[in-house]
Amino acid sequence: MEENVNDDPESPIVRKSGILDVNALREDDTLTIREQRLLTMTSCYHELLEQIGEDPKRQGLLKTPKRAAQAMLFFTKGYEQNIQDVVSDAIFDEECDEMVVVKDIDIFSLCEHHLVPFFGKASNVSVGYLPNKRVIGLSKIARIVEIFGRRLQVQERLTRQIAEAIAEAINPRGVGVVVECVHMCMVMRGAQKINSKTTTSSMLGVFREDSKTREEFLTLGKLS
Ligand SMILES: Nc1nc2c(ncn2[C@@H]2O[C@H](COP(=O)(O)OP(=O)(O)OP(=O)(O)O)[C@@H](O)[C@H]2O)c(=O)[nH]1
Ligand SMILES: [Zn+2]
Repeated sequence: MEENVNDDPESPIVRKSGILDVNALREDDTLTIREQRLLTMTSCYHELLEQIGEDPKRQGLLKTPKRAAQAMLFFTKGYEQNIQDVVSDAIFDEECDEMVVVKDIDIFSLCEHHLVPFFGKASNVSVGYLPNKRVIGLSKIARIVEIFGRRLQVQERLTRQIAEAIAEAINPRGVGVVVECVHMCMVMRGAQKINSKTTTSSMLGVFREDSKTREEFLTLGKLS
């Protein structure tokens, strides 16, 4: 669930509401680290609006720096999460030795070169593994995708990190991850190829070594 960085009614940021006027803080106000980050990022967005020639004081933009800062904190919330906290209660001993595939997982990330989104159109991430006496809660696979997606990324690293996190969590016989994304930095600017999509994969263990296992995964996880 999205954590509201600013839902404490006693927060100086709430009291100030405009939040750009640091002088409005009372002397005894202490800010949490998140509040400090929100404050700093808000003034960065305020500056950015001025630099593009906008007037941050016009009505429609009054709250924009703070909204944009909150949005950026949400887009990058993966930095505050770690795999152990997310999966540790959902690893189960199970004598299952058939392939498990979760597919059509949506993904949203930010390109680390341009800070613009890349994302899957409808169904764009497939994750499969061959268990080795342990299985992982299915939702945790989607949560792992979120943890690494909500960071500044390149698609290749994102794909590999998802595979490695599952390998580390349950030590399966193999893992496969296929990701298909549209990069807005190639759509809205730069090359401006609106229909281009990028597919990346990461195969570990038997998924890499055994072509039949890999094919089974690619068939089961076929992006629809
Ligand atoms: N391999 C990889 N490249 C990416 C990813 N996201 C963006 N890029 C690329 O990063 C490259 C950055 O290249 P530069 O030449 O430094 O930047 P640029 O001048 O903005 O490049 P153009 O996008 O071609 O205009 C571009 O080719 C982007 O398409 C990604 O996830 N993986
Ligand atoms: Zn980019």
